[in-house]
Amino acid sequence: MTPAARISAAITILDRVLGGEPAEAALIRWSRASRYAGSGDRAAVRDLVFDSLRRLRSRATLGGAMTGRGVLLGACREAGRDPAEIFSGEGHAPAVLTEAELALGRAPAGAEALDLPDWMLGEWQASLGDQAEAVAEAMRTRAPVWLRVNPRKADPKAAQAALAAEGILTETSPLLETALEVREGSRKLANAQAYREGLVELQDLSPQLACAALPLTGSVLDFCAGGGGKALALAGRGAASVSAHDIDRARMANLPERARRAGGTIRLVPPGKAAGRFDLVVADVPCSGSGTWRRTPDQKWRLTEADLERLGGLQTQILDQSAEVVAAEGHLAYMTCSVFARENQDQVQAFLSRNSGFVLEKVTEYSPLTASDGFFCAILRRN
Ligand SMILES: C[S@@+](CC[C@H](N)C(=O)[O-])C[C@H]1O[C@@H](n2cnc3c(N)ncnc32)[C@H](O)[C@@H]1O
Repeated sequence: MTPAARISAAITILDRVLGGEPAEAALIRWSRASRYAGSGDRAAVRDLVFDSLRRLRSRATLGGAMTGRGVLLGACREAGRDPAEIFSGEGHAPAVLTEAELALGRAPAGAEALDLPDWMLGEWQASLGDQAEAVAEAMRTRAPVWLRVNPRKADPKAAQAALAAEGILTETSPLLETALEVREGSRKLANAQAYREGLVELQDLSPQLACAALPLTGSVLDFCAGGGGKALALAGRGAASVSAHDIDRARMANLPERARRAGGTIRLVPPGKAAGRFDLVVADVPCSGSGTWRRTPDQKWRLTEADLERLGGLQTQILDQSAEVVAAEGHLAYMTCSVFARENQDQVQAFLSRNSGFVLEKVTEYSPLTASDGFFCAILRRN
């Protein structure tokens, strides 16, 4: 595919996303219908789509329309490129821009320039204070890829060497020696032996740091286990016993196999059947995902105020349910991948005011400016 043909494909996919289709689904649909596209083309189209979604609003403003063509025209203008080179109508290039299209567009301002919806700007600023602009700017760029070394399978140096032998170059985080940032070859990861054999897992730096800081004194319950990222990290740290629970059993379907590959075992607890007492309960609750929007930028544009309200109710309910199975002197770790205070500090304060049997031991806010994804972890202790 020529560069202009890749842009045509990105325009088609963006129009589908703007019509309500999730970005991953729209990309897969395009891929299946485009057998002529090689792996380099697919990767390039994916990058164009995700890059456009991270800067959707500012580029649509510059390009004069919230459409695939408008956003890609905005991207040309942002980069100082002559749009006529791309919108040439030749071969599979996008059709020539009309006079009407060329007449539209202006410089973005305020929430447009930060690539945030208007309704969210106040919430964003109140939550992030003097870092609001810098974090919004970070969300407009591509996220790094992080790996967690599984100490049950390899030490960091051995894992790095195994990855390097397959063309994947990594660097160790100065904050955590088992966290590796992929500097080259990330697209080779899915098929790499080191990954398939469980030497490393994909996990962002921020949740890795959060899991590494949790007190491990005995049994662990991951109350909202999902795919098991936190449960696996804690099993990797050598937790005596790890149980995983989720309201949606299907989400944990691959967890036994992932645990086996990682050299450990995780006990699955059926939905709604978490019982007994655990020394550490992790509540990694459903949230806006606002800390991870550079990875899932379409979610930023889908989130509504009503969603935040609904999520708040769920977070409150899960906090209360998971607190019930914390042992005396045990810990409850409340986690989100959100940067919004109402999903983080506000939830913890409200929980403490409802539950006098718990005290707050530690709160850590991980920021894309100092770690990687925006992430929140509060460690509470039962008296
Ligand atoms: C943020 S995700 C968890 C991600 C996971 N911990 C990981 O690291 O891969 C939140 C999970 O909470 C689950 N969930 C939603 N409501 C729940 C509830 N009432 N009780 C337990 N789990 C719930 C969802 O099914 C989802 O898998």
